Amino acid sequence: MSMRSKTPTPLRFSNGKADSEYNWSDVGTSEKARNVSVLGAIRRAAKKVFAALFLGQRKLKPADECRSDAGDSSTLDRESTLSGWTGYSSPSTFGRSSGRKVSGQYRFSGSRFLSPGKDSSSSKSWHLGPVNFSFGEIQRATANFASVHQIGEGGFGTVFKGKLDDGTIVAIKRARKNNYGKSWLREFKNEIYTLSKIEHMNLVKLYGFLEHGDERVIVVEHVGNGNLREHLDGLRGNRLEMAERLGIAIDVAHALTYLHTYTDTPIIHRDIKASNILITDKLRAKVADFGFARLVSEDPGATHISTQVKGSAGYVDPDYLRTFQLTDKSDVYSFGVLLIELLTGRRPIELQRPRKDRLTVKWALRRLNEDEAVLIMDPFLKRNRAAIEVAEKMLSLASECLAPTRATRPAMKVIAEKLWAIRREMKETVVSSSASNSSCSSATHSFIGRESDRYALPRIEDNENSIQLLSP
Ligand SMILES: Nc1ncnc2c1ncn2[C@@H]1O[C@H](COP(=O)(O)OP(=O)(O)OP(=O)(O)O)[C@@H](O)[C@H]1O
Repeated sequence: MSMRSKTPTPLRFSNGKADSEYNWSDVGTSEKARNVSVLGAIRRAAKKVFAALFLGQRKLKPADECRSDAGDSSTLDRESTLSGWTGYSSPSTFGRSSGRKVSGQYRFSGSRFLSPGKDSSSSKSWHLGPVNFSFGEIQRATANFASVHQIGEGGFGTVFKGKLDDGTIVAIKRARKNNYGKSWLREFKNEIYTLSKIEHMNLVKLYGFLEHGDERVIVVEHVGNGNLREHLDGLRGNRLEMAERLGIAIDVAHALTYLHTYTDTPIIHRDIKASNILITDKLRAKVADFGFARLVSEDPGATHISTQVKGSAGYVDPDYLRTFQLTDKSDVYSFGVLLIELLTGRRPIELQRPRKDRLTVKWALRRLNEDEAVLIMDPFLKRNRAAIEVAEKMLSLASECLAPTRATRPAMKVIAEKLWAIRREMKETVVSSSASNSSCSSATHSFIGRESDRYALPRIEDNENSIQLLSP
């Protein structure tokens, strides 16, 4: 079982050279006007990020802690949580058979999160999910939270892999104990509440949670092939091919479209980032970590909700940072950052790089404006015609998502459709390329002959036939 790495792995070319040994700054420097406001916003965001980092905080905090955060404290505090769970469940949210015992039924009343009260045991433990498991079972499943079972660590606490008594493999998120402030508890219950309302193949499923003494534990579907950041860092076997990256982008776009459009009440994720994209064995993506998710106001006239700024360094919408107004377009911005991360393999902020290249979005959009999208491709990606075309289109789509003002960003549904189109066109390119290649002695030779030399970057293998198609 591999632990999540907190340290960036330096990129290496096939000649063994580290990424930093190449001079990335030799490729164009002019900036176009359109980027100026993006960059300004990113700079402002980065300042906050750096401030947060230097203060030792993992999450961004708002400048104004006193801003209205209506809804949280009134709906998710302990008192109301304990006040009103009753026996009813919505089949659309719970109880889809996973082979687990269903302990009881629950309901949500409006935006209130209701509790079942204490269970019959003498301890204070109680659970609120569709699945019946005791704290003892969780302890058994993790050998009492032994480090050998640990699979990750985040702002919430430590994540363990465990096998419940009936054989179900689950991920168990154990809350950090010194986090038990009021706002933390709110966040904990926020995650549960949000997760329990949704069900989609590209979203991590909630199995349940429990409180036991000073322990708070969330039990969710285990997704077995690490997170996207680990794949981009090469910690999970072969590097992802372009078609696989595109497939992951489509999966995430589907998950966000579902959250924004098809749930009873639209949900904004608020923390879209590579480490929250979990990968299955078949390289499909599932979006996790709804710790910061907020339900959008049920007021049909409302265009945004005012809220404390939350999110992760480098992914946060500058419009949201500026206005504290949260809309689904804040997720669209983060998704744009994620698209660039998929294409480049770089983290959104890379402090070890030359100053002008540290903000990956800024660096990549500069290349787009210079019509040099190919130069931002992850060195581990093959440079064939299909892959380069995908990179150009995905980068252009990312720039739409990263528009400085939210009104001009496309909706996730539109983004998903554009990604499908990119995949369709990629398949057509692969088919036509392999047809034309069949008369050539070598795919590599044919590729170099057709494309300009700039596409044949040093020591990166090009093989037109190597791209793999994902099934739709
Ligand atoms: N359901 C799961 N299945 C498998 N691994 C998981 C699961 N949930 C989390 N992990 C692993 O644990 C890591 C930490 O997850 P967690 O959601 O606690 O934090 P994070 O999202 O990475 O960071 P933060 O909480 O600070 O935003 C993830 O990056 C992932 O590698």
